[in-house]
Amino acid sequence: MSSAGSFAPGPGAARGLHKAQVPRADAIVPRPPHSKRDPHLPDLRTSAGGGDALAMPTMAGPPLDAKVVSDPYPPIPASTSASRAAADKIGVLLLNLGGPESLDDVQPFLYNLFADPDIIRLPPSLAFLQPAIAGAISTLRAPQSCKGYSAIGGKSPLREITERQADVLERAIEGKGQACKVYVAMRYWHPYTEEAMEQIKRDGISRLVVLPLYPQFSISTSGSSLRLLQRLFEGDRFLAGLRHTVIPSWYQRPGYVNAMADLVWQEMAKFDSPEGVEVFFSAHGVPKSYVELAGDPYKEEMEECVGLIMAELRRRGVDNHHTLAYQSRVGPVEWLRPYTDQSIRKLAAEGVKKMLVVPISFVSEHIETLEEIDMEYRELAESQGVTDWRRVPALNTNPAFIDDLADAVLEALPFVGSLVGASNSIVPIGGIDTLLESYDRERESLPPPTNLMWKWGFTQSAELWNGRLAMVALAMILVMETSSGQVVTWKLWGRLKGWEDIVCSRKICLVSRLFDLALAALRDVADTEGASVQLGFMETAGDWLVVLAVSAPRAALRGSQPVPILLLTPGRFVCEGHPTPVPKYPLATPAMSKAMGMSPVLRPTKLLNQILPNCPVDSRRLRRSRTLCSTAAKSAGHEPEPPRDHQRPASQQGEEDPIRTFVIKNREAPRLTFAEAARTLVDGSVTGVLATHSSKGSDEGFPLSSVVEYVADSKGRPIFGISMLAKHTASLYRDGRCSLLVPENKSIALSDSRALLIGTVRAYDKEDAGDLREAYLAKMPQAFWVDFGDFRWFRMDDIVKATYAEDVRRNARTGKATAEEYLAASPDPVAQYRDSICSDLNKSATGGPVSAIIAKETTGLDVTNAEAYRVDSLGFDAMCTFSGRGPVNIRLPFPRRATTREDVEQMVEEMMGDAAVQTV
Ligand SMILES: C=CC1=C(C)c2cc3[nH]c(cc4nc(cc5[nH]c(cc1n2)c(C)c5CCC(=O)O)C(CCC(=O)O)=C4C)c(C)c3C=C
Ligand SMILES: [Fe+2]
Repeated sequence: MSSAGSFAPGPGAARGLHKAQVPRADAIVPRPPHSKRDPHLPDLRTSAGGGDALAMPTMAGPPLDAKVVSDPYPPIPASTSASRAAADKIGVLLLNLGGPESLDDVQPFLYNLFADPDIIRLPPSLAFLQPAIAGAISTLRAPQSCKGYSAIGGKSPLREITERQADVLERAIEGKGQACKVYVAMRYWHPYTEEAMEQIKRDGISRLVVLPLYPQFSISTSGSSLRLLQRLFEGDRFLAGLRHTVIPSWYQRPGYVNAMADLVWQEMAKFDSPEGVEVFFSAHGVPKSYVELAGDPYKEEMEECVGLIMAELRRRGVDNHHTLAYQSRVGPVEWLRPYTDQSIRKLAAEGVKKMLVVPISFVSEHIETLEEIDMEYRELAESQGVTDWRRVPALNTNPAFIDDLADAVLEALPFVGSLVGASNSIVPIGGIDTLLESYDRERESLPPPTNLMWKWGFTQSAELWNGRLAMVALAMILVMETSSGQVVTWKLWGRLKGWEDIVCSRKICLVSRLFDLALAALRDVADTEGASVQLGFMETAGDWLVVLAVSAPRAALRGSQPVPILLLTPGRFVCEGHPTPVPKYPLATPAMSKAMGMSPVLRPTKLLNQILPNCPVDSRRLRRSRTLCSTAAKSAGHEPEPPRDHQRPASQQGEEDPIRTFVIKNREAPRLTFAEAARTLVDGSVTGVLATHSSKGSDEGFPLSSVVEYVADSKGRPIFGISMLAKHTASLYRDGRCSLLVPENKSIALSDSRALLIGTVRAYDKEDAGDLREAYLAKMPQAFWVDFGDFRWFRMDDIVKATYAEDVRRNARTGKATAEEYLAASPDPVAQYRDSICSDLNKSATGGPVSAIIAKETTGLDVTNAEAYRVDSLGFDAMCTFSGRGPVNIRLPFPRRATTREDVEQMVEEMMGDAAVQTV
């Protein structure tokens, strides 16, 4: 494990500094040198003693497996590790919270925590108050926190444990044949993230896997650290070019689930009898608004995690009742419920006498296990009549757990620097910036201060200037919020944006990750003749399952069978009436894993059998799933390529990657506005899905969707000629509020572009509907039925908003337009020629397909192939391969706006440069 040496923080560092170190909010003061790992701690590499040497007061955890101590890992084969390490220096960055190392550190540590905009979220207009608010709250809270830290020895054990975790993880990864260095990056105390990044630079790391030590993702933990990393990466040339990938959460990994189940199982055995023992999961809470307003997936992931551990325990015969509750609430706002203390009271009142507490949101012992659970909650439980109280130890350096983390890192390595993440898409693979950018897409302002960690009271310190300032600001916000019963600030300072996208973008991330995986696999096979990638999905009630199948002739996969790669997304997959919780992680067969240089740890057949016991999934079944995209590897121009490790010449490593730089910059290339794009789509189609409010029957009031035909009038307002016999017509008479979804293709697929108009329709009497009828029949002359007696006319006269989502699979941009913007926009004049122009662009010319020639001319990069798939008056989109890397979605803008097809043809010729002359 490496620790950072002396540190000169970059521009992003100021926010992380505690008050004592920051005389002014904008000043940047060098941090004290980061001390190396405590030399008094037993070194696992040499110690023969074993055991988790950090003697926690109540830790009954299993001793560190002797395997780890006595070098369980085989020697590193020279052909793999050594040669790879020579070409590439691999780093692993462990993200964690950090904790005070003495009682004097408590207030500055709290200051750093509350100065974090992902912990106290202020709107931009109040951001200047953050240091003052952090100062006030940390001062108010410090005495209470000091009591807690005093009770566990006057300091937090987090640093020691995390550094030991880093040590054994580094060892475990090396034991699996991959040389690497593991770094610790704390968010609020030493070794600070900035220090770790400085060390990474000094060590010349070229590929980095970022691994938060939080099993479940939360905006307030992993999200906050990633945001800090983003700032550091932005402000530093070396870091900006560092190839990296992030493992956002890993609670669903079988290795982790099993390790947790082992701990519970071992602790359960210590009760006289397991009968009547309540398995009580206690997670660190977050304010409810994080989940409900800001889309934090924390609660969902926590519940899924508990479900997986309980399922594993049941398999082992432990069938006890369990509860999940949330602890460590701070401040007056509502946090996730049920609260741990209330649940303890309730269970005790119901007669529960034996409780086994499982701390679940964190993997190390810390103040909240050692003090809050072991002391406060224990006392509470016993006062309520619980007679047998035990706690499961934290995982710390549990060998099975560390081994699984090592596998997670190795599995992530193929994605390091993946170009998919750097593409134009909102897919957050591979890079912190792209990951966070996708969360923040369209974000207009920071989320509101829905949580204020504030304790009411006038203390001496509150008389300080900054304290007074903070008090005033907090009081104002609180009064507004309590008097209205709502999150007033949210209304005042802008709509909540940003984090709520997280769930959606994470799903898209996973889909795309799979796609990349499959392409990587294809690249690695010697002969891709006839190979194809299929990305399919099956939808079940509200949830979805993404299936990715790679099929190839036997020989192509180096002797292995054609293999599927599967991704089962979160939620429940209902298959042949067997609802089963599913984990979410890409699964690969051992053969495929090997072909991709991944460790063959996940065994899909085993997992799938668990998941879908009565529904075996094989490649035939996968192919039968609805296919969204099918890419023939040959036609997509995938030449067999050198393995990823050799993609960039060594001389370039650590330097700026021109392809990546281009792809990032290319995101700003001109495109149609969302209003124009929506308007174009609505204008170019006559079929959509109309959602109304059902007006009668047992489904009264429920949303009712129907496929309808419509025609857009000259302003883009949809006109409907619909029969009185249809249920949606009655519904519209009762309540004109509706929405119309217009998909790009008639057979709607999840990946398709689509526009959505939301508004209120007006019913027109036949006599007044002359213009509507005329406009309708002008576009749909065959629709003679609109003159039947039961037909009525409606038009969406009052449009509230229009949204547009573009090609979720490749380009993946989404956004909305106001009614005014939508009505003022014009349909794109080139749209109607889109398919034929694309086909022209993909035709071969001397020197390759036209689009590839243009891509080469325009980017100046080594373009090996490009395939145009969308065109409008401002340019065209293509999937492009650079020196065998990619394919990446890029935008190739025209020199001027086209108004006709001829314009486009002329500009295409111009863009081809000399190649056009040769072709002609
Ligand atoms: C997954 C774990 C954690 C989440 C989620 C989380 C959110 C969160 N925390 C606070 C406020 C405080 N947290 C404090 C300590 C602390 N928090 C976590 C983990 C999560 N926090 C850990 C592991 C620790 C302990 C560190 C240690 O020193 O051992 C503290 C300081 C301790 C205290 O005074 O109680 C505060 C304050 C908020 C507001 C929040 C979500 C918005
Ligand atoms: Fe916390």
